[in-house]
Amino acid sequence: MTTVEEAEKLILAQLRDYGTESLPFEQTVGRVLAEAIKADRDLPPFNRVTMDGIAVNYQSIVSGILSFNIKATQAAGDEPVAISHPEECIEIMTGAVLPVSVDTVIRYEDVEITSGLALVKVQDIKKGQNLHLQGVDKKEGDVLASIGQMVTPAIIGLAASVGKTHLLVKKLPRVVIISSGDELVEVDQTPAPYQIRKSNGYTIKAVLQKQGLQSDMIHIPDDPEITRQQIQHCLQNYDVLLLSGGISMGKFDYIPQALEDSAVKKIFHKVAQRPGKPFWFGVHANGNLVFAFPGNPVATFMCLYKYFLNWLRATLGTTEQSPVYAVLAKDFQFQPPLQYFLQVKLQSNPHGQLMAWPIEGNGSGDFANLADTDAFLELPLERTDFKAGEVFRVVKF
Ligand SMILES: Nc1nc2c(c(=O)[nH]1)N[C@H]1C(S)=C(S)[C@@H](COP(=O)(O)OP(=O)(O)OC[C@H]3O[C@@H](n4cnc5c(N)ncnc54)[C@H](O)[C@@H]3O)O[C@H]1N2
Ligand code: MOO
Repeated sequence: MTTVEEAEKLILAQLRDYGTESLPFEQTVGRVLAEAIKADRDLPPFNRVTMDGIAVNYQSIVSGILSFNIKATQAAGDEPVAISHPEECIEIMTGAVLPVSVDTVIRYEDVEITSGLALVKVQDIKKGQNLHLQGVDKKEGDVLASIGQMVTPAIIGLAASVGKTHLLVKKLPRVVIISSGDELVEVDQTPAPYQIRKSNGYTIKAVLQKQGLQSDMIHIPDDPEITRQQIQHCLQNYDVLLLSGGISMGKFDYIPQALEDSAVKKIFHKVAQRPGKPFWFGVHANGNLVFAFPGNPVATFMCLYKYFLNWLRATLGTTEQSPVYAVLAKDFQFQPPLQYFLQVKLQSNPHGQLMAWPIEGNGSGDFANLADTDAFLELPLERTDFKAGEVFRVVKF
């Protein structure tokens, strides 16, 4: 059987390039940059005052002057005004340009102002204090965010500050989510005692939405001909098919056959893992990809995070891919010769360690347990006993 490691490798051998698109910058949170954002001017662009108060020439302080005539008041956004005498100062606000005739700002708390006169009340004044000097953060032309970085709220702010109304980002694949099974009814219907409501498709859609990826969702009944037709339609209209259910040994599990009948080459079927053992992955002749996840909700969920999102990140060339590790918080045993993805609640302890508390639940049909946990701890295939204090990789969700 294919191991988790082999499955990952086989999937990552199928990276795709969907090109780029230019979008209004406010709509790009979570997307991957396809262009660098550069400073259009120095940051800050001028010597910026950082405290409300008065601006003086430090030489006046050195020569013992403590009382200054207020020459003018300069707000942020005003053109700079100049002083022409050592006993003059400018009342100045945070965000204003420091005028060339002054070099030091004394905050309001340290002066007393009466009828146009500012009296300095403190001794320890340093030359150049309360200033954010031009270009100390970045120089004009410096890269503020690089190709491959995920657009974060901080990057939205940077784009705004350098006047980028549009950003070039990596285009996302067109994804369709396909659920199957005659036992499933719509969310707004009341299931018969032997039926359940559809939920996997919505979970997948929500996970994709968190990645900024909009997807379509369809449901196919347990009918081999309709399954084939729908799959063929999707293979022509979407770059990636994410299926959930209908791929194990059941009499009505028509998906693998329909995929093979539709020129989708099987890359693997079944991975030595729990949950998600029946996972099927293949490639259509036109290059489109099929991730067919086992229908049990926890299996679908785990495979989506572990395999599809990893593939998506690699396909988009995101630079943020550092693995996350956690410490198993108590002893755990798992006998079957499968890599176990143990559901855990993560908690950071006062020593700065990320502790993983097993909350096993009742197998891959227990989707209620997903809401009580944060991650899967990846317990290696070749072992059965796992000790508290050991460190393993986690798939956070
Ligand atoms: N004889 C064997 N039986 C099974 C095996 C096996 O190796 N041999 N593997 C088991 C494992 S592990 C899993 S996981 C499931 C996967 O089966 P399928 O992919 O064919 O999934 P279904 O049978 O269609 O559904 C399984 C389970 O999940 C529920 N489900 C399916 N889709 C949805 C949905 N969209 N929303 C909510 N719930 C869904 C479905 O009702 C079933 O209860 O096979 C085992 N059997
Ligand atoms: O291995 Mo299945 O995917 O857990 O129930």
